[in-house]
Amino acid sequence: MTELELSGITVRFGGLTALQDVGLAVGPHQVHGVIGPNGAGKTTLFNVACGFVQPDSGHVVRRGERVERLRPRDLPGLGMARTLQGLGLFDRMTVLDNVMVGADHHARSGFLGSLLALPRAGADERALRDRALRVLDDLGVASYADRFPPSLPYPIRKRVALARALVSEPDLLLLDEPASGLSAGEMDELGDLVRALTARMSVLLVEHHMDLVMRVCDEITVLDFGKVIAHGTPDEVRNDPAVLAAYLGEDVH
Ligand SMILES: Nc1ncnc2c1ncn2[C@@H]1O[C@H](COP(=O)(O)OP(=O)(O)OP(=O)(O)O)[C@@H](O)[C@H]1O
Repeated sequence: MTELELSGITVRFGGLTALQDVGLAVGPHQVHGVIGPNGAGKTTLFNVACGFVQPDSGHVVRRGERVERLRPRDLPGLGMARTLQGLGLFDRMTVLDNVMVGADHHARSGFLGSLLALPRAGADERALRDRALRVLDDLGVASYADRFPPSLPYPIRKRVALARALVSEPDLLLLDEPASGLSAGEMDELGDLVRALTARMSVLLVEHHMDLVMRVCDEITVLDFGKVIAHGTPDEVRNDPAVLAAYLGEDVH
């Protein structure tokens, strides 16, 4: 069974068709990449997958079940998490608190429990704190737990944003341009990290940087002008004439 299927997705913005009848399927423990030249529709597709954009037609299927009107708030309940291009970290919260925010649905007694000071709330808070620290540690950034995001270099903030997505223990992770702003070395590390994540989850990766995509993806879907122009393994896609033509004149990284 696929972890995520996007099928027949069409999105129009006024007169512009950003996506037309686009489909892809992310298999278990796979990294599925979405690439394409500027304006191809990658971000729009990502936004459909995480519920920011409702498609005009087509549907989102999670583990064989159609999800009606997916919203970003539904993601944790569906075992999904995402990172965003704009990181979205809270400047006035510590790194640790930022990560804990990503998992609040895990704290069973929740807001009401905290309000009523139920004994469970304290235990949940501690468990959540431990888990957040563990994820930060896994990503090599636990030493920044008490810092505030604006004081940290961009690559560190990116890891914190990833930690926040991972702390909810998703089995499907949606990554939007995770390599933007990273050096070549940092990008290599990111590639290793994403590959390592496949032991626990599937990943949908929307990314500009061709070399990263080619290195980490099991399957790739290539978009151009809102349509799928190629699909296959990195080797198949790399040599596809339609892909080469679409990227002609593009600044390929
Ligand atoms: N909210 C919106 N309103 C109107 N048009 C939009 C909107 N979002 C995207 N578009 C248009 O839809 C098309 C696809 O855009 P999208 O951002 O999905 O492409 P992309 O492949 O992510 O591009 P890039 O690589 O430049 O980020 C573009 O022509 C874009 O101008």
